[in-house]
This record gives sequence, C-alpha cells and structure tokens, in this order.
Amino acid sequence: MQDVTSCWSTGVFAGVDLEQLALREGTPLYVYSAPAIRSRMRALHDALQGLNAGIRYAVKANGTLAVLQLLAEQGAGADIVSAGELQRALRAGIAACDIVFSGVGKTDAEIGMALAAGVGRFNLESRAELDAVQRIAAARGCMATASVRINPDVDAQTHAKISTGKAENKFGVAISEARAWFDAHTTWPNVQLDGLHMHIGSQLLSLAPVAEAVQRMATFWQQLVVAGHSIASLDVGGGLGVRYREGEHAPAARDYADILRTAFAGFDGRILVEPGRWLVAEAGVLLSRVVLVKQGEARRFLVLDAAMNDLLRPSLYEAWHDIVRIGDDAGRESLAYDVVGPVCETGDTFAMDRTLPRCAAGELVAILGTGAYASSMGSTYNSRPLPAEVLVDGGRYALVRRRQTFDAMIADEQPASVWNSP
Ligand SMILES: Cc1ncc(COP(=O)(O)O)c(C=O)c1O
Ligand SMILES: N[C@@H](CCCC[NH3+])C(=O)O
Repeated sequence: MQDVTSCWSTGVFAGVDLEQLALREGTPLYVYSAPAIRSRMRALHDALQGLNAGIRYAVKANGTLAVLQLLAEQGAGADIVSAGELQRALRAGIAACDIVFSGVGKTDAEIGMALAAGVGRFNLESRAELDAVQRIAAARGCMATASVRINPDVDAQTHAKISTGKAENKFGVAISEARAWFDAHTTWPNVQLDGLHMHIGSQLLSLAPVAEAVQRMATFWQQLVVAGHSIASLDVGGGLGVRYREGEHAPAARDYADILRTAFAGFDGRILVEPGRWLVAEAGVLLSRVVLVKQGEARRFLVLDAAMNDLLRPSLYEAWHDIVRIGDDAGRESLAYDVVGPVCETGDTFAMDRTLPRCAAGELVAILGTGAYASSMGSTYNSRPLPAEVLVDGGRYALVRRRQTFDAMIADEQPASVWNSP
C-alpha cells in the first residue's frame, strides 16, 4: 500500500501500535491513516494544477464524518447520491455550493432537500428527472443548476458490476438525447442546464477508456458551444483505480490530468472530478482477530471475527484484498488458508487458498486496502453490530465511530403491538 507508513511485522501503522489499538478498541476495527488521505489529496491537487478544477469526493466510498472532514479541510467538495449523503456532507462542513448530486433515482423528497440546502449542481440522468427538478424548483420559486450525465457508451474495462458507461447500463443518457435537452432548454425555465457529466465506472486500471470517454464529452461540448449553448461545467466523474494486489498498476493522477488538459483545452468553465476510491482505499485497513483455525476435511480455514457484513467486496465482486498477519513472522512456516468470517454463508470468504504465516487463535490480521467501499457497504447481517472506526495521525488515534451497541442495532424496532390503517 502506497503512502502508508506501516510495518506489519512490528505492527505499527501510521505511528500507532495495532495490537495496543485492537486491545483498546476491540475488533473488527477499521483504521484509517490521516497522512495517507492527505497525501492523496495533495497529489491529486498537484496533478490538476493549472486546470480550473474542483475535487468532488464521492461520499459513497467512505462517508465517515471524520474522513469527510479531513478531505474537506484539504479542499474537497462532495459528490452525493442520496439525502443521507447530503446530510453527511453538510455535517462535515462541506459548503452546499461545492456539492454535486448524482444518481439515477433521486426522489422528489431528495430533490426538494437538495434545493433547500442549495447544492451546487444536479447531475441529471433522465428526462423524467429533469422534469421533476423543474417541477420542484418552480414550486419552490428557485433555479436549479444542472449538468446532463451523458452515457458515452465506452467499455471501462472493469468488473461488470461497477461498469457504468455502456449504453446498456442504467446510467446517463445518450449524447443525442442530451443534445435535444439543450436545444429545448426553455422547456425547463427553472433549470439552468449548463454542464456535462459522466462516470464510466470504478476501479479503472487503464486510462484508455477514460481518454476515449473524455474525448466524446469534449467533442459534444464543442458542438454545444458552436450551437450557441454556454457550458460552465465539465464533470468527468470518478473511477481512478488503485493497486489491490501485486502486479496491478494503478493509473497516475498526472496522466489522468493530462487527458483532461488535452481534451478540454480552451474550456473556460470549471472542470470537476469525483474520485472516491483513489483518495481513501489504500489509507484504510480492517483489523481482525483470528477466532480459531479449523482444519476441514478438504481445506484449512482461518476464521476471523470480521465477516462479509463488515467487508462485502470479496463476496460481492470476488475482490482481492491483501491480508497480513500482524507481528514478527520470523521462523513461521507458510500455510494456505481459506480466510473466512463467522457468517452463515459460504460466500463469507475473504480469500481462498491464501498463503500466510501459520496463524493461531487470538492473533491479529489486517485486511488491506479497505479505506473505500468497505465500512460504507457494511451491514448488520447476522445481527452483527457495525464495527468501530479510528483515524490515526502522528502516532495518536481518534475514535471516529464507536462500535454500534446491540441496543442501537435494534433501537428502531418495536413489537407489533400497535396496528394502524394505511
Ligand atoms: C457518479 C459517480 N461519481 C463518482 C464515483 C466514484 O467512483 P470511484 O470511487 O471509483 O472514484 C462513483 C462510483 O463509482 C459514481 O457513481
Ligand atoms: N462498491 C464498488 C464500487 C462501486 C462504485 C460506485 N459507483 C466497490 O466496492 O468496488
């Protein structure tokens, strides 16, 4: 993992002793390195130098308030996809004008909340949504600023479940439809339609599809300008991938920025980028204790106290995450384990046939690259409370999310004692 000062054999991560941390706060435990997040923000900021660009961090990657606050302090705005993410972004101190609202199914209530808060821009994904924003903005007597999310029909060369820029995906509209919206823009007097948006997918390890999609957006922008439309914002979404395993090569922020520089030369508005994973994934680890080692008839299982409810990516996408044993491995033999959680599904597997130093019950392991799409995709499946999260910085740590209590987990439920008519 880049940017993270760590040494798994000494168990020190960003200056903090992981064994002590686990004893203090319990496991499973998410641990995020503040310096690693700052360093990614700085690197992206530096790469975008000279472009009139704004970073709109994709809150879905990791919406923990302390993480959002850290990113906001470094100058990030937010890309949100729900009223809940709006609340988080505002609570973290992100100015409403620096928030863009994406997503294919914004409800009337969410559109109303976003207008009331004054979000900077809606990224519109369908004609029905454009009509809804017009109707709700007119009723409130306000103007909404909006971009059209175009679907460039480009294969992002990533996992099918997180590819979003092909014509058959639910996201965005064809460039021809977007053109029709611009040409008929007076139909929506309460919507200032002056931007283009796209997002072709996540965990992109090749920049070639990005370059192709950006070029399609650039060509469309130029056509709109020739037709007399004024374009204030070009938003290329997120998607920059990270290196989860040896042999993978993550794209460089500078190469990404160069693509934008070339394609959007002469553009005098704002360029927006919406990275999520790239900023936070490698800054996080999931600490977990070995509950027991089980020698099955066919395989050897390392059963952890973390499970698919805490980290879903391996179960959902068969995603690879490096797993390391915390402590000195000198003299330990290597063994192959299926690393699993205690949840009642065979899919509750973090890794198959993974070679690790011999592990014993009570020892600590870390699942790496879990700063993004990990805690944010967590659930309480099997009635397992959400784990705690800490932010480490300068040899100290802050508990930024308490482990959910059993009471909190069931607090909103009640017996069926009062029966109402709908
Ligand atoms: C509209 C939009 N923007 C930004 C992102 C962030 O993506 P990533 O975390 O891959 O940078 C996503 C998620 O893929 C998204 O749907
Ligand atoms: N949840 C996905 C990424 C989806 C990005 C959201 N559009 C992951 O864990 O990799």
